[in-house]
Amino acid sequence: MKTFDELFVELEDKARTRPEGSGTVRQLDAGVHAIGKKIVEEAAEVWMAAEYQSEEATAEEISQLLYHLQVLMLAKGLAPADVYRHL
Ligand SMILES: N=c1c2ncn([C@@H]3O[C@H](COP(=O)(O)OP(=O)(O)OP(=O)(O)O)[C@@H](O)[C@H]3O)c2ncn1[C@@H]1O[C@H](COP(=O)(O)O)[C@@H](O)[C@H]1O
Repeated sequence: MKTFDELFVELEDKARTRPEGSGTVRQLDAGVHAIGKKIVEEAAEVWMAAEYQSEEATAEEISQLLYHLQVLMLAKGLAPADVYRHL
């Protein structure tokens, strides 16, 4: 199990080292427009899971949405602290 902050550190490392086969690197290379579309898609999947699927399925969709939000944060040069100060 990993936290939001731990995943972000892992993704920062992927962005810096660009390992072969990394989906994160692939998405960063695709750019903000593509990442944004993925966020909208994942948000819709969260909504549908919450309405029609189990709590477990909803939690999994939420984790995917959080992941894609982190990819966007990386693409825009944002750190978790930049977000947390608005919470
Ligand atoms: N937590 C995630 C994570 N959540 C979601 N996703 C991606 O988001 C997609 C969401 O899947 P969907 O169910 O929407 O399926 P899909 O539409 O068929 O997906 P795609 O065709 O768009 O890939 C997954 O296929 C993954 O590509 C994730 N990709 C990576 N991580 C973690 O990020 C870290 C780095 O991953 P890599 O960069 O791939 O090494 C690792 O710890 C991973 O576990």
